[in-house]
Amino acid sequence: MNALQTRGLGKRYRRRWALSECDLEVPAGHVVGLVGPNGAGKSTLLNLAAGLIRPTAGTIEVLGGEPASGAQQLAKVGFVAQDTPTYAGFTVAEHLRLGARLNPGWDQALAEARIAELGLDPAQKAGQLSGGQRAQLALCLGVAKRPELLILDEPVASLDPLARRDFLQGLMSSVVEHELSVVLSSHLVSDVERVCDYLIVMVGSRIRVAGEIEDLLATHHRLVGPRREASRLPGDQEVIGQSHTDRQSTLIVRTDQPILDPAWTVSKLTLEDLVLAYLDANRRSAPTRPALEVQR
Ligand SMILES: Nc1ncnc2c1ncn2[C@@H]1O[C@H](COP(=O)(O)OP(=O)(O)OP(=O)(O)O)[C@@H](O)[C@H]1O
Repeated sequence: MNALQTRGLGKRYRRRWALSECDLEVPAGHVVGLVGPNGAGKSTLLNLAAGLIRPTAGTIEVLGGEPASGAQQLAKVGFVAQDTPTYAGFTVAEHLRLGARLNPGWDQALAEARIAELGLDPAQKAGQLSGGQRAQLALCLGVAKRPELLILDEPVASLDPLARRDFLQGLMSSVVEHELSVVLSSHLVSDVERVCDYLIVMVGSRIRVAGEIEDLLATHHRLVGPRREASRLPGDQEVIGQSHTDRQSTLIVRTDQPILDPAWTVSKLTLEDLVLAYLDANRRSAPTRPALEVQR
């Protein structure tokens, strides 16, 4: 079963494509990190998966069903939007009661334990919580719904570093305990590295690379050697990035085959190197596009 499957998926706002020609097949059981610069189309893809917006082109299936196509589908998918919506006039406890009313698989014990862990006062109104606390509350509601797939649009953006670490650890335990699949977007490669085992890089409304992180790291290499034009590489080596001095070339290539040419010094990439190589490749063709934030 695929958590997410798209064919030729596209979304257009007026004349501009926010997402185009998106083909994905993400098996269930993964924690997927969706990364890309501002405006890349990440929220658009997640909103399509949650059924909040409809495609202009192509198809999308989430856990084998059409997004938001009925009560059963809605129960299987949890979604926490980028602005972590809560009801300002409702207390924390009222949010949990609402969660219980709206979600057939609601886990009240889990929700209460999480609220206690976070030190939130059940009697406090959501409108009086800090931005980070509101985000934590929204995330708690998403997890306590006990979905099969949890979609999180920049879940940790407003959390302080400790809260971020705690949230990601909590998420990991839910993944292991409840066989939860997760798709989360983030600007922080370090967060993706910490919790995700599957990566999707989006730039300029398109998917640039997608796959299991282990496979991606095994098939991307940095080659350093005497200056050589990328066009002279074997056909199986796809060049993702390149830089040259008068004498030396440094290439980032993707290949399933061993690199046998003794002229190259071959090294592995870190996840950050890999993401940056795809972003950089795009920046060369669109110099004004903002870069992804990389924090340690
Ligand atoms: N409702 C809308 N109407 C018009 N244009 C939109 C709408 N929503 C998104 N867009 C445009 O679609 C493109 C992709 O936006 P999207 O929000 O999916 O990017 P993102 O990768 O999530 O960005 P960020 O990291 O800043 O959240 C942007 O150019 C954006 O301006």
